[in-house]
Amino acid sequence: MAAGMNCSFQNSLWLLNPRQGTNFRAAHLRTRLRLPQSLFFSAPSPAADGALYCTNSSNGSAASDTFVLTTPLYYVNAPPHMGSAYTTIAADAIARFQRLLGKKVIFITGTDEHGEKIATAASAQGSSPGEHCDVISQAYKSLWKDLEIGYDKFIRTTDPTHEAIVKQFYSRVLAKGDIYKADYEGLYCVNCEEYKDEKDLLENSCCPMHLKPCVRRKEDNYFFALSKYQKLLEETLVQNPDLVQPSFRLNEVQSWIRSGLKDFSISRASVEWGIPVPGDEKQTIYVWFDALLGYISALSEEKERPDLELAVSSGWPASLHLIGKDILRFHAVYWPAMLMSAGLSLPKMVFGHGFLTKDGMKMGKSLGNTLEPNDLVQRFGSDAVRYFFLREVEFGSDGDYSEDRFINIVNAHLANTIGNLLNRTLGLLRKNCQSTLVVDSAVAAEGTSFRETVETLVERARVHYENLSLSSACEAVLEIGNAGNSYVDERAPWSLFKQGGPASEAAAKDLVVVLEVMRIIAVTLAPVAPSLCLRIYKQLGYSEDQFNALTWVDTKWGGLKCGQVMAQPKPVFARIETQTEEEGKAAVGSRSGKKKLKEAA
Ligand SMILES: Nc1ncnc2c1ncn2[C@@H]1O[C@H](COP(=O)(O)OP(=O)(O)OP(=O)(O)O)[C@@H](O)[C@H]1O
Repeated sequence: MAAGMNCSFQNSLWLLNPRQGTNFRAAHLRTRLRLPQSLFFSAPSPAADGALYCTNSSNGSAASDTFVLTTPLYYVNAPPHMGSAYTTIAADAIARFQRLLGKKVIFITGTDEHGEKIATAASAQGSSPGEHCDVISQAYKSLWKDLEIGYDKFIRTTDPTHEAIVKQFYSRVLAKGDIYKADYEGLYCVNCEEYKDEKDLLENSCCPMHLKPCVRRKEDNYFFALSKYQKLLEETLVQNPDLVQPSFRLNEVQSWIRSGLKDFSISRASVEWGIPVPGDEKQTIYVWFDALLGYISALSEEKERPDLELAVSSGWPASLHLIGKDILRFHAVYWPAMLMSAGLSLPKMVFGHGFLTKDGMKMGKSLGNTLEPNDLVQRFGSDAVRYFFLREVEFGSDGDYSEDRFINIVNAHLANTIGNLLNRTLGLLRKNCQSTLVVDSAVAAEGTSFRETVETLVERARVHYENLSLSSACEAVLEIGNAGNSYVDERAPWSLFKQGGPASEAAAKDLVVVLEVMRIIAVTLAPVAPSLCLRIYKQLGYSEDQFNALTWVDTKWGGLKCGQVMAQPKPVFARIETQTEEEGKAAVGSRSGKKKLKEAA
């Protein structure tokens, strides 16, 4: 059957834009994310008899100032953990940054709710799959609230709109001649919901990710003719290397494709909890062939009738799919081929980040070796959690969690470098200037090179955000804080105030310089630590509405004006006390208590 399907592909025709030759590979990621480039696969027209026209449209159907980004739709076999939170925090930081740039952002997240694993998890809890999905999906929503995730769309794959769109998509691929029925026998990992190649398994047919044995299954299933798209996928990735990032993941994907693509089964005869296959109610659609469509169905407007084309016209193609490397094959091979088959544009970029690990193993629901994000947020606050994981784990690589490291990093960066700088500067301003700025910040920095130093770091942060180098973006912002601390230490305004006269005037100007630094930090760090930045901004005498109206243009030096009154100094980030520190303090407290008692005696 697969051979039959090869014919239409052999005759296919695709036109590629010469701008996207191999030189394009060298283009910077920053440019890539800004360029409204996408591959558009026109729907097969009857006249072309299934021929595939691949053109590079300027922007597909999404407006160039719209930035659509997605997280995976998380599988509701268990509540979220720090790994699920990691992708979502990163996506939220990117979304906030893009909004600061003035883009219309559609940030999509949601839950993947069908399949065998869900039915099993529900029955283990003694509930129906539907009830189980409601509970777990809500757990995701409430964690996102606690972590200040500002998503625009939350799609559940049990939503009737989604189900209708999946069926329309399926019918389209069927009409293209890319679906056929066949017997299949192989080793199946229920946790991956995927048939595996024996060569990829560990001893006793164990899945290397979930360390559980795969089971032998034989089914009469519907198949998607993935093999038909092998050559086109190869070509597409050569001409659009941005499609899969970072580049080492692109290499991985290219090598999978080169090793030969096999058609994959897209229905399950044995799974009831799923979307029925159109025309064959005895089978349900395979979870991946269902869940991936969530990125499109999420674009549907609430009151609109469910319609694939309408949803596509509301923002597809996505600018960025942010995923963990575990699901790269589904997003970088299966999904593009499915879209090609349906005549839809490909996403502009799939970025596969690394794993949060525990003892070297991927933290995951199936292994149960997870870190509890609710607990971290309750103990340390959302800013600390967001900052630590984005700053500490190089985006793209794996990272292990350690609580000591967590506490050291957030205390050093957020409490000391940023929080203390603001607090001591506001303290000096209150004592010496009635909390009021004596000059414009633009005037205060005249005659120094300090302004340029900060401007260079701001630009560095912007480039890193655009490149999705989130850790480096945090680093650049921290350097702004370090520069502010060095400035204040060198100038020592506290001693200038004591001298009085012109020295005191110079000190008052120095405070304005440092507070302008704080204002700029509040804008540049807002994508990563939004609450902390709001608190900083309020201390500088601004309102929440003013904070919400910020754009990246506000990183420009000169925002603070003469006469602006600052709020009373109040720590914006409470230092996390470690047990040893607390014990130390308690000991000091009891010692001084004893001393006082002695003195009184
Ligand atoms: N340890 C992790 N590190 C980083 N991201 C993770 C981690 N675990 C899950 N994710 C994120 O969640 C996605 C997978 O979602 P899923 O709901 O399947 O979670 P899971 O915990 O990996 O599930 P399972 O353990 O059952 O495979 C990943 O692609 C990634 O975006």
